[in-house]
Amino acid sequence: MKKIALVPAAGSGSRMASATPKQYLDLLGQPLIAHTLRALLGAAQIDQVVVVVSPEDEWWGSYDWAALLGSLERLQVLCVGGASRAESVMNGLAAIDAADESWVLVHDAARPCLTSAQVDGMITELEYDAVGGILAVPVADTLKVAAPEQRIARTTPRDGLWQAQTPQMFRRGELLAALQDALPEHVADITDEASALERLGKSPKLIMGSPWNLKVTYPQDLTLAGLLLRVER
Ligand SMILES: Nc1ccn([C@@H]2O[C@H](COP(=O)(O)OP(=O)(O)OP(=O)(O)O)[C@@H](O)[C@H]2O)c(=O)n1
Ligand SMILES: C[C@](O)(CO)[C@H](O)COP(=O)(O)O
Repeated sequence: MKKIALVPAAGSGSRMASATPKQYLDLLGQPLIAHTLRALLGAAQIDQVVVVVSPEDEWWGSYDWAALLGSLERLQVLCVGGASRAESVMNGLAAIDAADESWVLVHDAARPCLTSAQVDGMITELEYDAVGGILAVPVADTLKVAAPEQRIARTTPRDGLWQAQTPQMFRRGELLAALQDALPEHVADITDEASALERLGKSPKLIMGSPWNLKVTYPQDLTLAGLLLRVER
């Protein structure tokens, strides 16, 4: 069955506090998203990479993607981004030309430190799974619940808690139906693909990821991503 990487890249990056959306910020001399796309295109089991940008995007067209990524044969861009991440993913799923049974690996443009080996490993683990799953890492730190005035109310057990990452791998038809069922009413609860499936009683698999697969959210994350990309992973 076909495996498609779907890359939501229609965000504004408000927490980066930069006029340029973070997916286009410079990271080691290239737009951040180039690193993300290279990891996905480098995965042997990925047939196609589809990027979802905003209809108002002014940046994508200004780069020489062939020079940055090599062959563009497996790369497609759709200008169907929406007001939320979930909406961008839903619009992308609706627009791609693929069977409902195809596997889609949704991966944030803003996670440039993913490796091709992680993508191939996840596909191997999930290809015959009934539901699908996500990369995630167990919570490593002691967790505090805050009280007013930023004081500690209590310590809460971290047992069984994982931090969700991407890629998140689901069947195209199931994920699209789950997002259509949830949006727009429940948009605030659908912060990743798995949450849309969970809402319908499904139990996606947690696949061990790496803390290095960070999401660039705040300015300091960009520095960290640059350091991680220089290291042999
Ligand atoms: N309407 C949106 C919002 C987000 N994204 C994408 O979803 C990924 C993860 O979202 P997030 O880090 O929240 O991105 P932004 O919305 O860009 O950032 P912020 O929340 O700080 O504004 C990013 O690759 C982003 O481009 C998207 O495709 N469409
Ligand atoms: C999908 C995600 O990357 C999983 O951690 C995340 O939920 C999206 O980013 P946000 O910052 O929570 O909007």
